[in-house]
Amino acid sequence: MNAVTDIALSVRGLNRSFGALSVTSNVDLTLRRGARAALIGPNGAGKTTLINLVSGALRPSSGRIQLLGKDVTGLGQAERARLGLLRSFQITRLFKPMTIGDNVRLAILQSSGRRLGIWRDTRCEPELDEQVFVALKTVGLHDRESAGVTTLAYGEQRLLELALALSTRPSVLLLDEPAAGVPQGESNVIIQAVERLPADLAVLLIEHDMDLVFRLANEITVLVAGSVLMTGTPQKVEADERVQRLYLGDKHVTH
Ligand SMILES: Nc1ncnc2c1ncn2[C@@H]1O[C@H](COP(=O)(O)OP(=O)(O)OP(=O)(O)O)[C@@H](O)[C@H]1O
Repeated sequence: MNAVTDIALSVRGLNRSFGALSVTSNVDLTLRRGARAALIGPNGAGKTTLINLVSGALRPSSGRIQLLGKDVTGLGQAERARLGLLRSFQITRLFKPMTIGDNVRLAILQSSGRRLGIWRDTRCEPELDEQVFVALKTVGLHDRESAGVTTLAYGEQRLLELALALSTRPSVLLLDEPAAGVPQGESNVIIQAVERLPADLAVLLIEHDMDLVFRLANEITVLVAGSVLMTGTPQKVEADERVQRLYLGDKHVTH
């Protein structure tokens, strides 16, 4: 693997203002293939804005975003998703009247640009069936393939959303607060599914729960007032006095 293709996502000199308010300031961010990174920062630091810029929901005032070496700065969200840059847990795309397996099947067909009108004729395609199975297996729902979506508990619906994202074999997954709003008893299955994500998938976790950040990420970028304060290992970030003062306090706590 050479140095160029090893980089899944590269963000350089990203800026975004709303009127006179600069919300993203000269942000650089690099995700290598297989990265397990987290983006943290106090309320209003600009995390959501940055993720919107990276996913394509918002356009930057200036700067550049590359996916696997390809410049995607001028592309919209759907085009970036087709190229393998996905954001999960923002939009629930589950079709409730359909089975769990058919939801995944549909996501695969949509992402590969096949017409939805023919999806019913594809159930016996072994390659497609295999893709559906692999995506469901990663999140532990493979034995529920023919059950209806409505049979899933809330946390399990989150798992299915994750399977939908994985089914299109993305290179980069922006994982927005995976366990937020999920009842405590169900959150562990989601965390375990995140831990089982494919090894070559680059993951950027946006998370308020510091215990989760420290459990799932091996590199952390700290955003403060729209700028990157530092990027480093959890140990380095935790030990940094500026981070302690600005964000963490003296304990890993949810802010
Ligand atoms: N569309 C907008 N128009 C004007 N200001 C905005 C807009 N979107 C965000 N902001 C401002 O940008 C700043 C950063 O907001 P953002 O939601 O990106 O921060 P955040 O780190 O995600 O915060 P939180 O942790 O509370 O979700 C805030 O001051 C916010 O008010």
